[in-house]
Amino acid sequence: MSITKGEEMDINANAMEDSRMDKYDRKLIGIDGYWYDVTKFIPHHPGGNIITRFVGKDASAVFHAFHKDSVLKHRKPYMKLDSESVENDEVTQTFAELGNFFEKEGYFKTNYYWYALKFCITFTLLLTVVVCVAVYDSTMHLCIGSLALAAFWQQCGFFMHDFEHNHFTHNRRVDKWLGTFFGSVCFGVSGSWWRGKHFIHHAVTTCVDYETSFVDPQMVTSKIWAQNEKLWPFFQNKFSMLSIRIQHLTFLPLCVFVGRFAILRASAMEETQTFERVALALHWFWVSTLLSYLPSWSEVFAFYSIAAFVQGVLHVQLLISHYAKSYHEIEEVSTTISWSQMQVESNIDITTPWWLDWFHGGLNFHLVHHLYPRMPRHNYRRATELVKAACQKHGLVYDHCGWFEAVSRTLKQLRLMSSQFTLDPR
Ligand code: HEM
Repeated sequence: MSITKGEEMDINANAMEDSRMDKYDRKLIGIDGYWYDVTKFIPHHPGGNIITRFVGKDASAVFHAFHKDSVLKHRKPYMKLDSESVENDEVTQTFAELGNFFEKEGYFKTNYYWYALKFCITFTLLLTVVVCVAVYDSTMHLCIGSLALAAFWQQCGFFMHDFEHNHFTHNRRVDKWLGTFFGSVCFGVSGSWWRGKHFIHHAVTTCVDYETSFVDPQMVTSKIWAQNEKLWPFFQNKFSMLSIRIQHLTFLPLCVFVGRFAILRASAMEETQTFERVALALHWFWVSTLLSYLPSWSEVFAFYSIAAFVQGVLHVQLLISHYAKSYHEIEEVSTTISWSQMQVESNIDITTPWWLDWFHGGLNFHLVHHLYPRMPRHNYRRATELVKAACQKHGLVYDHCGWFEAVSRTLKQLRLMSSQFTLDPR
């Protein structure tokens, strides 16, 4: 970004004025060596009010993760950021350079042929469900149909993730509509509701803030598991004492048998936008119309339950990349630990052969997704090789393991915490 001479004079004048002001009054955010005044912009920020968590901090790395450089093109910096910043460390610089390399080499571009094939496979799954219901006369149709429905929901969940991240057309409006279609209509979970929580999860991954009682919203999805001691202060009641004692036993059954129902309920209860509510109603319309062709209520119940339980595995997938990792206080992020290093410490990649990538929806390459959330998932595998090398260069642990090992590490972590949990830990 280049600053003109006139702008430089303004910036210096602002610096003199600001030496008599508290920078928190003005809501300044540091990016690439300059403070930007976002006091009036915060309510209009397209990424929501997560921006406030970085007021008074150097937010260069998280900013570049979510935005193209052009976002700052018409914004004048307020003053120079002259303090020593942890966001200038070598780790951040390496990941920033890698990001520039990815941009130059086209890693952020979408491969529409890849998506066309994915759409074909996913809608073939739906067609399989329709055919099984239409010709239904045996347990085989029940099994194949309900498994195909589970796989269809799972793949639509992954599409929702891609589109809400703008991976497809890179036009926020169009991708958001696609996110609503695949999320709310097909999968049954409001795309907008999920997007709000997910961006917070990305910006302050596995973080807590005791002052505002804040926890990364995707890490306390249910208030029944406390997988890290940093979460204990949020679990100070007698019920927690019991639920945490048995959390290593309840984790898998609750994810599988309750996961889908819990997320459907939460998204329906918390969604306030009319168009998303209409989309959720459409979901129930097509699902109930389809199942109404089954011969009896018991078959409807069995068909839906099997599909919901199998799709419940997705909830295990969503949590195992973080549950056994470090948790941080928000205050530390971008002040004592750089944002990029926090991401390396908070993520586990799942090692799988390429032909199983469809099952993980790209989330097996969790670190690259967290460091570069604008990158479409079909590029994660080759990008991860370079992320791995960058970690090695700085002696950082690139944490990765197989799916079953990740589940086992999660259960061990829950068990360890259950044995150490105390009320009033601070
Ligand atoms: C001067 C500071 C900032 C400005 C001017 C700004 C501006 C913007 C703009 C214009 C967009 C829409 C981009 C698009 O549609 O392509 C956006 C999206 C977003 N911003 Fe910011 N932003 C700032 C700081 C931050 C910070 C510090 C965060 C930290 C978490 C953040 C998080 C996001 C997120 C999560 C999105 C949504 C990204 C997406 O749709 O994929 N922003 N911001």
